[in-house]
Amino acid sequence: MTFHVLISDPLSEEGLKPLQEAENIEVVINPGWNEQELSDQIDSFDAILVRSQTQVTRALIEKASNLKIIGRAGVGVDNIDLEAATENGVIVVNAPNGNTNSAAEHTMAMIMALSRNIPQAYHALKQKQWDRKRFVGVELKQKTLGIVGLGRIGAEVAARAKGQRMNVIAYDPFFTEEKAEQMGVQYGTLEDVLRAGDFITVHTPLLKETKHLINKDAFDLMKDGVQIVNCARGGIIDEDALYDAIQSGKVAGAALDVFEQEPFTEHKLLTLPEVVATPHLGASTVEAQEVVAIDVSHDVLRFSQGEAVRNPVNMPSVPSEIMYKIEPYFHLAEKLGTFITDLTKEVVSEVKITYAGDLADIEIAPLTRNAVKGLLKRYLGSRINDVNALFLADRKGIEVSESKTSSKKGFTNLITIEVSGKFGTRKVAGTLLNGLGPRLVRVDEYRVDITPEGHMVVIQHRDQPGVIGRMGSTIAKHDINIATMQVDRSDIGGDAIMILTIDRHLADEALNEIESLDEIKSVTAIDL
Ligand SMILES: NC(=O)C1=CN([C@@H]2O[C@H](COP(=O)(O)OP(=O)(O)OC[C@H]3O[C@@H](n4cnc5c(N)ncnc54)[C@H](O)[C@@H]3O)[C@@H](O)[C@H]2O)C=CC1
Ligand SMILES: O=C(O)C(=O)COP(=O)(O)O
Repeated sequence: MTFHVLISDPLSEEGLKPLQEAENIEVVINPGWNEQELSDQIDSFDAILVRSQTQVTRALIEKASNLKIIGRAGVGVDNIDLEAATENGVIVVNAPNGNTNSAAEHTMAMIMALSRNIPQAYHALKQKQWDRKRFVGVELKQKTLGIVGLGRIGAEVAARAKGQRMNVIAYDPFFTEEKAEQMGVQYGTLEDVLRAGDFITVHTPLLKETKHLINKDAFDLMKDGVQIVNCARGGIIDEDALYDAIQSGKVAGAALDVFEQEPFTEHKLLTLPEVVATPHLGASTVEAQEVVAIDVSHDVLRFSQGEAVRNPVNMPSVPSEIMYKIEPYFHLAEKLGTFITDLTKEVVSEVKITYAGDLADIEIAPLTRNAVKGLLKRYLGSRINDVNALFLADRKGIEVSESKTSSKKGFTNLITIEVSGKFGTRKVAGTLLNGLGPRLVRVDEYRVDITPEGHMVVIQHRDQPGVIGRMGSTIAKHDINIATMQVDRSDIGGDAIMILTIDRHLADEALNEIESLDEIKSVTAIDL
């Protein structure tokens, strides 16, 4: 089947080659659609690749009935409604490393442009003014650069600033003091950074928490004559507050690559001679554009071929060496989830998944997502996938917990799923047998050994002579062949279970007939 990919922002042609050269992938490049045209066409695409221009809104995602993956050829995903993507099972991937250098270099270029008034002096010269007095600058050496957000770009900026003999102080709540010290960077609170910086540059994502992080209160804390740089995202700095701070003389200059509203041609900040600006060029280098397009194309390609993606944004990423170890358990986890949903047939309020033996040493989150996908797919059909499984479980009020135990319980590996609700508690466990594939080994307290596959029947009955024969002939009467059978009991003459694999689905008529036999307590048809 053909996988349809829309490239809706300008991406490097070279970088798109992996997609264009792949079989069964059809790529539509930059058709130049406006918002309405994009919305009208989006449902014929499996993937959309964007930069920062295209707004991937909830409305667009909800119209995109075939959309499975959104690729961001860059870092910031604030133009994508992540919650809507997750809710609709659409995976979002980005290219987090490809433009780090370019963005850091652009930041340094902006700092230097500011410190030496290069854009203003150039502009004056173009206006035929040879003015040396007006454009006296300041040295960077021994000035303090305050960095807010010491991630990939922030750290690269720090290293470059140290090369300029600047002192660097940084704030990042997710960075340790020790790590900062190893980089030769002083670590401080946000207030420390705002107070200390001669230049202050922001490198956080735009989030609810970082919106207007640099506001009037923040400017009030800064040194008089501070210079401000934003090559991260418009909105981290409150533009009105910045305008006022420049007008009042508190801020001597600002270099801005990004703005609250983009694109624009007129902006009140650009009326100020202290402001230098570029139109969101941080990532716009030949090198960065090629790498981000290649990275995101490869992830979309991997996804289209059913492989794990490398840079998921709305799902935890799993390194390939770990993925290699857990992949064999995916199928088992999902089958166990589906099996127990069919067995229970009632509303589940709690799911506990335990991973034992060898599984205690590996990353289990992807297995939990797959198990929950198996559990919910009977109710939600193809809408559910491993992107939205936990989100939808939570929305349905199902509490999901996972735990690990190194105790082997007789198996080298064992996944146990226990579900509870008004009906009580039911349990199923499975293992992956070396060379033999997945096996169902427990249903409630009963021991079995059966491949969880195809058409199955679970019969709970009383352990009495003749039950198995009567049940067998009833099934035979409906012309259904039994492929395998497993029986276990609590004690002689007590409760017992029979699990059959049969060659075709057990229709209701046959099911009701078996259920009407005296010793039979319940019959459940399960199709995996
Ligand atoms: N102008 C341009 O063309 C480009 C802009 N960007 C922007 O730069 C941002 C940063 O990119 P990377 O460094 O690659 O991302 P990153 O994820 O490596 O770093 C972001 C850092 O911000 C920190 N952070 C989050 N909330 C914070 C807060 N409230 N206060 C202080 N620090 C906080 C995080 O802990 C993280 O270390 C991107 O989100 C994107 O918006 C990125 C590339 C190019
Ligand atoms: O990667 C980012 O976050 C950027 O801001 C780069 O944006 P762009 O891809 O150049 O529109």
